[in-house]
Parts: sequence; C-alpha cells; structure tokens
Amino acid sequence: MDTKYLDLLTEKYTSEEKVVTEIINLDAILNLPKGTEHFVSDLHGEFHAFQHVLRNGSGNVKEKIKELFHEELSKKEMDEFATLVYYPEEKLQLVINTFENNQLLYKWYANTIEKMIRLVSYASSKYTRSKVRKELPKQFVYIIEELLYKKDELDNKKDYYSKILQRIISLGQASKLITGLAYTIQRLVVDHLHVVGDIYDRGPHPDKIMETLMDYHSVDIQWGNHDVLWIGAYAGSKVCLANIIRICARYDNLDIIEDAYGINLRPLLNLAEKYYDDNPAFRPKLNAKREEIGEENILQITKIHQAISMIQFKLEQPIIKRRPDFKMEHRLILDKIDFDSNTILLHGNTYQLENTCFATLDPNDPAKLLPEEEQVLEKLLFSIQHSEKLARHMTFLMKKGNLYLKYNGNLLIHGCIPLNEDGSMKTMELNGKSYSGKKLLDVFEQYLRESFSHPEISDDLATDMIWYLWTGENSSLFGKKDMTTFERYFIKDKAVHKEQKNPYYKLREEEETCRSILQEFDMNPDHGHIINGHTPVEEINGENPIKANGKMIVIDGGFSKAYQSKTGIAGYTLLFNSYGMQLVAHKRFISKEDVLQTGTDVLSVKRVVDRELQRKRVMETNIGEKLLEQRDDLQHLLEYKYKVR
Ligand SMILES: O=P(O)(O)OC[C@H]1O[C@](O)(COP(=O)(O)O)[C@@H](O)[C@@H]1O
Ligand SMILES: [Mn+2]
Repeated sequence: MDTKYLDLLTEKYTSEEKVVTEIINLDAILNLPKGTEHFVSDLHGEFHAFQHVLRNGSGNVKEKIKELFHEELSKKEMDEFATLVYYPEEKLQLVINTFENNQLLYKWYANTIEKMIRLVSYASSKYTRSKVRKELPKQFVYIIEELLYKKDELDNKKDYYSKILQRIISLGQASKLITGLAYTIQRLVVDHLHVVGDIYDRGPHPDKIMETLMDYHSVDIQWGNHDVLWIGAYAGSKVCLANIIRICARYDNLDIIEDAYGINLRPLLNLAEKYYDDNPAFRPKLNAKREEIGEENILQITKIHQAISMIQFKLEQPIIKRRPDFKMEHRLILDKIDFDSNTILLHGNTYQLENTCFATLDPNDPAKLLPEEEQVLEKLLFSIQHSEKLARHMTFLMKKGNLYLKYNGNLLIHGCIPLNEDGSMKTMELNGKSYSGKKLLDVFEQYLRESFSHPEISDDLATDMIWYLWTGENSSLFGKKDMTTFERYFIKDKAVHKEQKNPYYKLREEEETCRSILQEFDMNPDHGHIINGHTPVEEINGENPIKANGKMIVIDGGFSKAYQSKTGIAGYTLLFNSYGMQLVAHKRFISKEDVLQTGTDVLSVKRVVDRELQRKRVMETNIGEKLLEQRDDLQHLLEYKYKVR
C-alpha cells in the first residue's frame, strides 16, 4: 500500500485509539441492514401524486405504523395517524379544530408525541445514532434524543420524561415538534430515491417535482426521453426547444413555460396569430373545464400549437440531412408532401392530408424557416437559456442524472437496450465507429454532456445527438422505430400512427435476454434485476410488470393522467429493503384534501418480487463497498503506523 497515502491518513487519525474507534464504527455500519431504496418513474409533471407517494414512502409509513400499533389502535386511528405523518401541517389544523378545550387538546398532544417518538425509534432501528441525529428537527434534537433513547428500567426518570412533554406542550411547541417528527419519519422510511426517468411533460408541475427532488436527502435520476428533450432545449438544440413547447401546448401546459420558467411566449403568439386559425387537430387536451379556460384562450393555444409544430417539422429536416449516421432519411417528411393534391407518399402509399396548416411552407423548399420564424426561435432560445430557474433545474438533472445506473446489483434504465430480433445488441455507426450495448449508451451520454457544456453551439453532432436520443431508432430512451408525430396530426389512417417498438420490449420477457444484458453491463445475472420505466404497463389487459422470471421489473404504471385509462392504475413504485423487493401498485390519486378528509390513501397492492434468504447488509451495497475499502485502509494504517499484528 502507498505509504504516502498512509502518511496522509495519519494526519486525520492521529492516535491508535482514533484508528481503532473508526474501524469499529465502520464495522458496525457495514453490518447494519441495508437502507430502503425507493424507485419511481414516469412522473410526467404530476407533482401532487408524486408528493403523496414520497410522503407515504409507497406505503412504507403505513406498514411501519401497522407493525407497531396494530394491537392498540383501530384501523381508523392508524389511518388518521398515517395522514398526520404525511401532511402534518394540514392534519394538525384539522385535528386542533375538533377540540373544545385545551385540556383535551393537551392530552392529544402528549399522546401523539409519544406515538411519534415510538415510530421514529422503530423506523430508525437500522441506522446509527449519528445518522438519526442528522434527520431530527434541529431545534428539538436534544429533547428528542432524551425521549428516544430513554432507558428507565428502574422507573427513576418517569417524572422527568413526562415533565419534558408537559413543558413542550405548555410552551406552545407541540405542533412544531409533531411536524418535525413527521418529516423525520418520512425521511427515515426511505433511505434513497431513484427516479427512473420522465419527470417532464404531459402533467402540469414538473418544476415543482424538480424543487422537491433538489430538497430530497438522497436521490439519483435516470434520464427519460422527455427529460433529455428539456436538457437539449437548454443546451441549445432548437428542435428540442420546439418539441417542449409543442408538448406543453398540446397538453394545455404553457404555464410551465411562461409562469414556472418565465419564458416570454409573446413573439411566438404574434407569429401564431398571423398564420394560423382554429384547427381540430391542434386543439389542446384540456386540464380544466372549457368554461374555466375560455374559448379565446383555447383558440390561442391551438394557434401556438400549430406554429411551433410546423417549426419543429422544419427543423428536423436539415439535421437528418447533415447526420447520415442517424439513418433517418425516410423521416424527411416535408419532402414527401404533394402540395397540389394535399397528399403524402409514405411507405409506398399515398395518404390524404387533413387539417393541414402549411401557410408558412414554401412547396419548393418546405424546410426553409421564414425569417420571422427564425427570429422567434432565437428569442425563445435566448429566453430559455436565461431562465434562472430552468438553469438550476437542468444543472441538477445533469448532476444527479445519467442514462443508466448500476446500483446495488441492479441496472436502472428508463427505456431499453437496443436489440436485434435475435437478442444480440443492436449496433449504431457514429463517425466510422460501431457502438452497441453499454458502449453505445456511454457514447450517447458523452455527447449529451458535451452539448450541455456548450450551450452556445446549436448544430454540432453533440447537440443533434440529444434530439436523436428523443426520437432515434437506436436511442435507449425512445426504443421505437419512428416517432409518428406528423402522421398523427395530419393523417386519419391509424395504421400509420403506429410506432414500432424495438425487439427489446418483446425479448425482455425472457430471462435469457435479461441475463445477457446484465452481463453486458458487467453485472451479476444471478442477483441483478433490470428496472425500467417508459412503457405503461397495461395491467387492465393482464400485463404483468414483473417479467423474465423476476429479472425484469417495469414500473411505469402511469402517474400520467393521460395514460391511466390505458393502464387501469396510477403507477407502480418499487421498494428494495434488506428483506428484498416489493412492487406497489397505486390507485388513482384524487387529491391531498381527499386524503386528509377520508383518512385513507390510494394504496396499494404489494407484490413481493424477491425475498432475500438472508437479510441484506450495508456491506453488500455500493456504499458498503466504499466503506469496506476505507476500513481496509485503516487496517493497513494500524499495521503500518502502530505495528499491530
Ligand atoms: O401521447 P402523445 O402526446 O401523442 O405522445 C405520444 C408520443 O410520446 C411518446 O410515446 C414518447 O413519450 P413517452 O416516453 O411518455 O412514451 C412517443 O413515442 C409518441 O410519439
Ligand atoms: Mn419515456
């Protein structure tokens, strides 16, 4: 071992006792049960539903309450108590209003604090004291620790403890303490959160989800295709930018652009007013009642939707032409239009075009942007790249995000690993080199990071590559042959709307495929699982989210309201604790108010995916590996410096 490094370590561990203490400490941590991992995916802007899942730890909070209190509380009381843990501020207000005098209220406070402390104690049993201390509400740390670690076999301190409680209450601190303890419990039941992609698009509040994640104690993100679209826009890709605005218009979510991120849509609106009119194919999917939104507003969104869609279609063409490696020539859709007959030639068939809005298209050069379209784009890009909030959110996505993640033996990826029909890894040529499997994903990520660090460049390969990740056949995030956006707007025949999926989605049902993918990523196929989001699991049609003999778990059940009729549920989440994995199916989340009123939440069928024969310990985790290294280094130090054999 490098003695220089050991000498450096000596500066921190200045005595034999210090080294020994740290070794013992690390050993103790390594032998603790592993913390609970929580997996969610495809949040699609549904902040309230996501927040609920986060607050109840996918049912983990209720589970702990049941284990601890089932003999002393009724189901209704346990539900009420759980609601208090999820939404302490609001629930406290509701409860307090039901009491007629302080005496009764104080009794409730004392009783509730006592239960909360017991729950904290129970939920923290697998953590070290120092870790628990960090999670406690700051101003009450000392008091809570007194109550938490009380050992009073001889009854000597009984009065002392009840005095503490009484004083907290009489000093008017009870609500604050209960609130703090509730958040501590929420944090303790989940040690680490994985977001397996698609925070953005379709739903109304991706920005609030981002803020929540930025505040969260421990999180990583596997980018989804919608997330990279936003990253692309911020990194300078105009076609990605057009896409995010188009999707916001389509889902009546332009507020995200204008209000949440402060991007001025006025120039786009002016252009839209000039060239477009009402058009049934571009009316937004409404979030609220028509009367609430107003006819004028709907018409405006319809026009913006057309203006930005046409810009998007134009922008796609030169990219396809300058990037032969993308092999997307068949998507040079504007060149296939016959403007005289208003038809298009696709896959050898001629289709009538309907609901067209081609006022800005020059039949001789349909991809050419009008100068005013160019100006609008420049302004939008400037605005997007100067949104302070978007900058924070995108930087966080880059910092915590990757295309895939290997974590505690599992492979987390939003979409797919592009495969051929025979299960072999599909190859993509880039600049004369072939890439497939892990190497392909690594090179995709390199380009994405390169583009992000050069937001001033809009047309290099790195920037175009982000768009490819959104829509390309070999993209691990898209995983379909073609994105048929144009067809869905303008052609009636549903057959041409179909987006053919990569063979991966069929082959992932087979254990053999999953094992070979895990091996491709240097992972142990006997223990590992692949965890996917992206494709809604149609439970309604009998689809099983657990595939390939348990090697594959798909957790996109559709937080996105737009997909709930297709899936029949409102999303899956996954928990992985020291005993194994549990899949949780969520019923539709109505509202926080509903949870507060009825006391019941939208849970959730649990399915055990895996039951570890032996409880998994920290030692067997990614973090454990690092701690083991540290411990070994200290062992060396002990021998080197203090000559202990
Ligand atoms: O439901 P919409 O708005 O028509 O969007 C459909 C498009 O979204 C996609 O499904 C991608 O989004 P997802 O990642 O959520 O599946 C495309 O494949 C498809 O073209
Ligand atoms: Mn997706």
